[in-house]
Amino acid sequence: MPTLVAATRVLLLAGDILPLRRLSLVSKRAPFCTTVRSLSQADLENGTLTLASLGSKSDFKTTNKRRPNNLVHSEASIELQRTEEKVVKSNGVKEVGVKKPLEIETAPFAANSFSELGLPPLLLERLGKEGFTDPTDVQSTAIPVILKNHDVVIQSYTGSGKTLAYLLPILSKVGPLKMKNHLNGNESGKKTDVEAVIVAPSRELGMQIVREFEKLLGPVHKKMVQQLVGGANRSRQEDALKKNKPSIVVGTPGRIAEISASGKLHTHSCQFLVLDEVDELLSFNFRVDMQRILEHVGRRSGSDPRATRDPLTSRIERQTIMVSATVPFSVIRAARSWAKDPLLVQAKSVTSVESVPHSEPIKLSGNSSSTNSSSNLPTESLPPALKHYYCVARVQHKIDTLRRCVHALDAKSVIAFMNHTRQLKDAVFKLEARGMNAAELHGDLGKLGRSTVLKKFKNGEVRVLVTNELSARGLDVAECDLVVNVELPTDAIHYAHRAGRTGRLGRKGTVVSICEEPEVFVVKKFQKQLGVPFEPCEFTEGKLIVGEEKGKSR
Ligand SMILES: Nc1ncnc2c1ncn2[C@@H]1O[C@H](COP(=O)(O)OP(=O)(O)OP(=O)(O)O)[C@@H](O)[C@H]1O
Repeated sequence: MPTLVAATRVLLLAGDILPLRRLSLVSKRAPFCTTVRSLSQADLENGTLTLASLGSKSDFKTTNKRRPNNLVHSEASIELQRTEEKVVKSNGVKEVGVKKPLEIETAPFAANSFSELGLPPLLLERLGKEGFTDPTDVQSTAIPVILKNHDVVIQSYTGSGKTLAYLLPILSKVGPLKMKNHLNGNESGKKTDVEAVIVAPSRELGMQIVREFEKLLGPVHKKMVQQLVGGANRSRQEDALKKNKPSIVVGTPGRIAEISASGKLHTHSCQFLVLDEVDELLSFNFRVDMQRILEHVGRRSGSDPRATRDPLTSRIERQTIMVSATVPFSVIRAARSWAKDPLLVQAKSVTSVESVPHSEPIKLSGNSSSTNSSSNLPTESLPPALKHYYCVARVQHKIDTLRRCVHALDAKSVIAFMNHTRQLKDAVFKLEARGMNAAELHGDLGKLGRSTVLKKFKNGEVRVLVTNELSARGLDVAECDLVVNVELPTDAIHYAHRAGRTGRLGRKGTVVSICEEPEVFVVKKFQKQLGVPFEPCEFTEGKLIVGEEKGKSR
């Protein structure tokens, strides 16, 4: 029988889950907008990195305009690029992406609306039509920096809107919605070259990014973007490249590298290279394909054009954008070699990647005691509204615990993670046998099977999606109100990405990790690394019972 300590609370979670609102309403609630205040002094003594310390003229603070007390959130620093805006011709190489100085006086951390961010009118119109009104914090910060041609690493918690943070500046310069006066690489380069390459580690994430592009491009122009994901028909993709001559391609590393090697994807004039979930793209599995992509997409900003492998090819200087909720030091190292003077963009701060100390990863924690010395900001990988619980159960009782957990929390849309594909079918069978609508999602299902299951989950036909690490990154299902780790993830980074499937864009969400007694120390380790409390809990008589000490079940 369950044993829980005193100070036990009984929570009827049904009423505790925020009713889902329309996105526009949610965005009104979220602390998205900030104002700029000039500061005169560097604050090196306190370990704060300032513009002065970077050899620049001033620094600034960001404040939340909508907060009544104008509470100062954070201090941000920007390394200024003093190169001038111009189109340079040298050795037959045309450069369109020359960095402009970042004018901090007008840096729109204060953006109340997308129109303040310097986006072109046609794009603003499309944003309005799709119901996007207020930019999120990370969008307010990243968009102007990217528009000024800086290479960036964008780090912000899951579900905070990082996709639009890079997609909007790209659409400002590429395709039919772009700024009128923007000179494209292709206008002087080869007509068949694509102008933006977006790389994502999974097919699902790739397709999701394509849908975001298509939404903004609208039905008339949606052929401007082409998916090049693995698992889909390659010759059809190649035909579409030939016929539609898309400006933007989004795909997985293997398929992009494959088509590029076959000579059917021309990327030498590419202006933008985006690496979404960059820390995952650094993994060993993608090494060879990523190498090809990095060598063939545009020219690394700042590199010697004569040093490219094919000196006869005109190469455009590319802008490199790296994105993830989790930025271990390996990403910082990669940014330093793949990008030119990259800036680390977080929700309310911009700092130089060069200033991130060696061996110090961007912390996962939102805990004030673990501030990040590189930016003086606690950085967060997890949405702030998430609640984290853990529950002890024997391995043979885990699926039953999952079922009781879903009932106790009255969760409507649940993602349950397990580590091995072969266990998923059995879990689904057990849940269905007890009358709970469930489906499995994993890589072995094939393209059609995967998209059918996802569609059913998104439209509510499936209540519990039982899946593996495949779904941990990027999957955006707004309605998901509960994530359950039926088996623990391998580390805190994997925990953060799994947990981030719920509580997206300011919504409430709950994460429950079901572990065996000897695994409790792992949960404690995650708690420490992530800087968020994990409360022990049990599910009894259809209720969530929360304790303050480790509980046992069954
Ligand atoms: N400004 C906005 N207003 C309303 N909705 C938005 C806004 N920006 C993004 N969204 C929506 O919020 C959801 C989450 O955005 P997105 O998937 O880009 O988050 P993310 O930070 O990339 O998350 P993850 O790290 O998990 O990939 C998406 O459905 C997106 O369409």
